[in-house]
Amino acid sequence: MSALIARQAPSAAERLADLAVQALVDEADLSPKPGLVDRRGSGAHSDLHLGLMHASAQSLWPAFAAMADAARSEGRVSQALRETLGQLGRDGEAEMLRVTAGVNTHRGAIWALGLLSAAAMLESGASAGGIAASAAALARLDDPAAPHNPDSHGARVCRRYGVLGAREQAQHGFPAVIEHGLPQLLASRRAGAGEQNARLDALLAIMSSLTDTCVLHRAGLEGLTRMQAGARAVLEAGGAASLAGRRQLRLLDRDMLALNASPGGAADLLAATLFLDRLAPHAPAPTGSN
Ligand SMILES: CC(C)(COP(=O)(O)OP(=O)(O)OC[C@H]1O[C@@H](n2cnc3c(N)ncnc32)[C@H](O[C@H]2O[C@H](COP(=O)(O)OP(=O)(O)OP(=O)(O)O)[C@@H](O)[C@H]2O)[C@@H]1O)[C@@H](O)C(=O)NCCC(=O)NCCS
Ligand SMILES: Nc1ncnc2[nH]cnc12
Repeated sequence: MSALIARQAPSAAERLADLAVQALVDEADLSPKPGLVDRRGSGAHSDLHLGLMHASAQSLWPAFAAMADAARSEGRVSQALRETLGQLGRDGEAEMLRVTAGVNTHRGAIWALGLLSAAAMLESGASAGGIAASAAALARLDDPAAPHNPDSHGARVCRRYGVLGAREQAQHGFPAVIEHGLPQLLASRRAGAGEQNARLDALLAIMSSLTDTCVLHRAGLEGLTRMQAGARAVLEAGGAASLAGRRQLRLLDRDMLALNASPGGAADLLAATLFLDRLAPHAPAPTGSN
C-alpha cells in the first residue's frame, strides 16, 4: 500500500507568497498589453519572453514567503524589519537574476510585492489602503545596507527629468494602485467588462498617470507623454471591452513598439493591484453605481 503523505495547511506567509506569485503570472499572461511581454510575444523586449517571466515569478516564491514570515515574527513596522526585508529583497533579486541568466524581469515587482506581502501579514484583514499605508511606512525607513546605485535606470531618469520613481511610489502608499488601478478594476468589473478587459483597463489607468521610469529610460519624456495620453484615450473611448477602445489600444501598442518603449513599472503595479484585489475586502460600491 502506498504511504500516505500528510497534508499540512499552508501557513499565512505561504498563502501570501502564493498570491504574490499568482499576481505576477496573471500580469504576464494578460493580453494584449502595449509594449509588454504577453501571450502574443515579447513586446518591445529582445531578451524577455513569457516563459522567462513565469520562471522568474516562480523563483520569487521563497523570497515573498520569507518576507511575510519576517513580518509575522516582528509583528510591527520597525527598523529591524525594514533591514531584514532589504536583505531578503536583495537575495530575491539575486535568485531572479540566476534563473533568468542576468535579465532583469521583476526588480520593481520584488520591491512592490515584497513590501506589500510583509504589510499584508502585519495588517491581516485590513483594506487595500491600510495594507498599502503599512507598506509605505516600511518603505520610508532607511536601509543602511542597501547599495545606493546612482546608475540604475530609475535613478538616472529621476535625476534627469526630476520625476518620482519606484521608491517614492512605495513611500507614498502606492497611489497608482490605490487611486487608479484598483478603482478602475472594480469599476470595469461592475460595468460588465469581463475579467481580462477589467485587468487591461486597470493597467491603462495606471499607465495614464504613472511616471514609469522604464518608459522614460527608453523613450524619454515624449515616450512618457505618449504612453499616458494613449492609455487615457483607450479608457475615454470605452475601455478594452469596447470596439472603439480596442482600436485605441491597438494604436497604443503600435506606438509603444515604434518607440521601443515598455511600461514595466506599470506592469509591476498591475500585479500589486491584482494581489491586493485578491487579498483585501473592498468597500461596497456606492449606492446607484451599478
Ligand atoms: C528602490 C528600488 C525599486 C530601486 O529603484 P531604482 O529606481 O533605483 O531602480 P531600477 O533598477 O530602475 O528599478 C526600479 C524598477 O521599478 C519599476 N518601476 C519603474 N517605474 C516605476 C514607478 N514609477 N513606480 C513603481 N515601479 C516602477 C521597474 O520595474 C520593471 O521594469 C524592470 C525592467 O527595467 P529595466 O531593467 O530598466 O528594463 P529594460 O528597459 O528592459 O532594460 P534595457 O533592456 O534597456 O537594458 C522589470 O524588472 C520590471 O520589474 C523598474 O525597473 C528597489 O529595487 C531597491 O532598492 N531594492 C533593494 C532591495 C530592497 O530594499 N527591498 C525591500 C524589500 S522588497
Ligand atoms: N509583462 C512584462 N513585460 C515586460 N516587462 C515587465 N516587467 C514586469 N512585467 C513585465
